Parts: sequence; C-alpha cells; structure tokens
Amino acid sequence: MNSSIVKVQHLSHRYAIQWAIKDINFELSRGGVYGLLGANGAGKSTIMNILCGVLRASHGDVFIRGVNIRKQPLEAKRFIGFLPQHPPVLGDLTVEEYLRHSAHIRLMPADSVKDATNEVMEKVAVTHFRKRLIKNLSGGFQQRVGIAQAIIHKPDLVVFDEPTNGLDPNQILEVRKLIKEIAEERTVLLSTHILQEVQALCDHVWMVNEGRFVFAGSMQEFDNQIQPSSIIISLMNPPSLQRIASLEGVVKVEQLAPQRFRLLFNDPTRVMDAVVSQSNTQGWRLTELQMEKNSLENIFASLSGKTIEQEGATNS
Ligand SMILES: Nc1ncnc2c1ncn2[C@@H]1O[C@H](COP(=O)(O)OP(=O)(O)OP(=O)(O)O)[C@@H](O)[C@H]1O
Repeated sequence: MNSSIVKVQHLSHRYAIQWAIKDINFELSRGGVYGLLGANGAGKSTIMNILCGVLRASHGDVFIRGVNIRKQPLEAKRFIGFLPQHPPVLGDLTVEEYLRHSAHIRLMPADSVKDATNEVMEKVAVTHFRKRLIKNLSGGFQQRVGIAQAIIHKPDLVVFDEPTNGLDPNQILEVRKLIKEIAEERTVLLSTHILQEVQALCDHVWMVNEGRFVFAGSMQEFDNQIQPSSIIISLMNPPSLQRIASLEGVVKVEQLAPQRFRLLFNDPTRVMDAVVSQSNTQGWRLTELQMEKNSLENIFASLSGKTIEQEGATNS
C-alpha cells in the first residue's frame, strides 16, 4: 500500500473538443487543508469530480491510498468523502433518513449506521433538526447536512467543491469553522474562487488557471506572491514625474491622472516614508496614499508569466 493519500498523475480531461484540464500532477501525503484556487471555469470542479470518481478522466490516473480509482472505484471511494458544488441532499427525506441512506450507499456495515448517523449529526450540529425535511432547512443547514454525508464514513480525505458558495456571511463563517474542525482529524481538499477563503482556511495552495497549475506551495509562499507591490498617491501640487521617480525605493512611476500616480516598488515602508516626508517639506500636498493588493487575475497573470495589468486592481 502506498503511503500517500492521493496521487494524481498526468490528469487531462476534455469535454467534446475543449480541454478543461491539461497534465495536472500532485500528491498529498499528510494532513492539513489544501486549497484549489481558480476563477470560474478554471477547471477546479473537473479535477475534483475526477478525484472523487464522479467523472472519468480522458487521460491520466488518480490513486487514493494507492488504489487506482478508475480500476477499483468502490475500494478507492471508501477513503474519500465528497461534497460537490451542489449538495447532493434529498429534500423529501428528513436529515436522519438522508444520513442513514448516505451511510448505506457508503457501504458501511448495517450495525454501525445508527451510531455513525448520531455521531455525525452531533459533529455538524444538526441533531435538533433530525426529524425535519431537508427541503425545509436553510441553505446553511443544508450545507451542514451535505458536509455530514461527506464525513459519515470517516474518510481519510474530504473534498469540498466551493463549500461556502451561495451562503450568507454568518453561514460562511460557520461552515469555515466546521471545515477547520474536520481538518483536525482528516485531510481536506477544497476549491474556491475566493482569495480570502484560501487565506482563512488553507495550509497549502494550488492555483489553477485555464486547466493548468500555475502555483503550488505553502500559504506563506503564496502570501509572498500577493504582497502589495504598488501604491496610488494623489498630490494637489505634484512635482515632475522624474522627481517622483527619484524617490527612495521607487522602481517605476505611472501617471494615472494629472495629480494621481502609481508607484511601483520593492520595499513599501521606504517609499511611503519618502512620499510623506517629501510632500511635507516640498509642499506637494498629499491627499491620497493607498496600497494596491494584487488581484486574483493579476496573481494568475504573474504566475503564468504574463504581463501584469494593474489597472483596477482589487483584492477579490
Ligand atoms: N459538462 C461539461 N460539458 C462541457 N464543458 C464543460 C462541462 N463542465 C465543465 N465544462 C467546461 O470545462 C471548463 C472547466 O470547468 P470547471 O467546472 O471544471 O471549472 P471550475 O473551475 O470548477 O469553475 P466553476 O467554479 O465555474 O464551476 C470550463 O470551460 C467549463 O465551461
């Protein structure tokens, strides 16, 4: 038996003639939360659906605990729990009926189903709704039930596809807390298009763009990629562009409007000190000084080796 939890080799998939993912490779051999970060259409769901045996890849292999999911799907799926983008809940069943049903389709021994159902309802805090029809639950509680079906059989790996999509801010915080608790016991892989979500939850990040990985590394390495690298300043009484460009630490200046400039730099503190002190002593009358964070699009572009387009940068 292989010691890795997941091994993905040369995974490619196409729908009709369009390639959704191309040559994806990765391996998970320890616990923690792994994030697949990518814009809509980047290929995240395709990777997850293949990983969980819902979709058959055009090329490549997935091994879960050393078991090839294409060749031995039932065996491999014992080690995985999956919450797809749309929770696979059955609205006309009660919470308890649905979770028992989930335990059966996970091939759990019949005599363990009752205890496992009670345990998982406690874990995701839905016990008080056990007799309620799922269709009468709020979106947040339906998501909890979706999470419960993914962990009822205590899998090594739990895969969440955009787990907070469509939830309100409170529900988002609650679901994130639950995911963190689950990650204390199991390896979690989640997908999201929200930068803050990976920052809030993940230890490791894979960034997907147009079906390919453009970054793989720790959260700290990822954070280094999104450090601010420019500021916007407005001066009521600006000096020449050359004078601004000569400020300590400034690498490049772009003029955005007659009195508004973007300064690119390597060390933010030196530049801000220089702008503030020179504005005071030279009477430039600083009215705006604002850090620009790299947007998700810019990070994708820079990691893909394309030109960074800074205009309209947001922290999306
Ligand atoms: N069943 C399908 N038939 C045809 N094309 C598809 C199908 N599913 C996905 N695609 C296409 O494959 C590409 C990757 O889609 P995928 O759903 O994997 O991306 P994603 O990153 O999960 O995005 P989203 O968050 O919007 O679901 C997209 O161009 C998408 O339009």
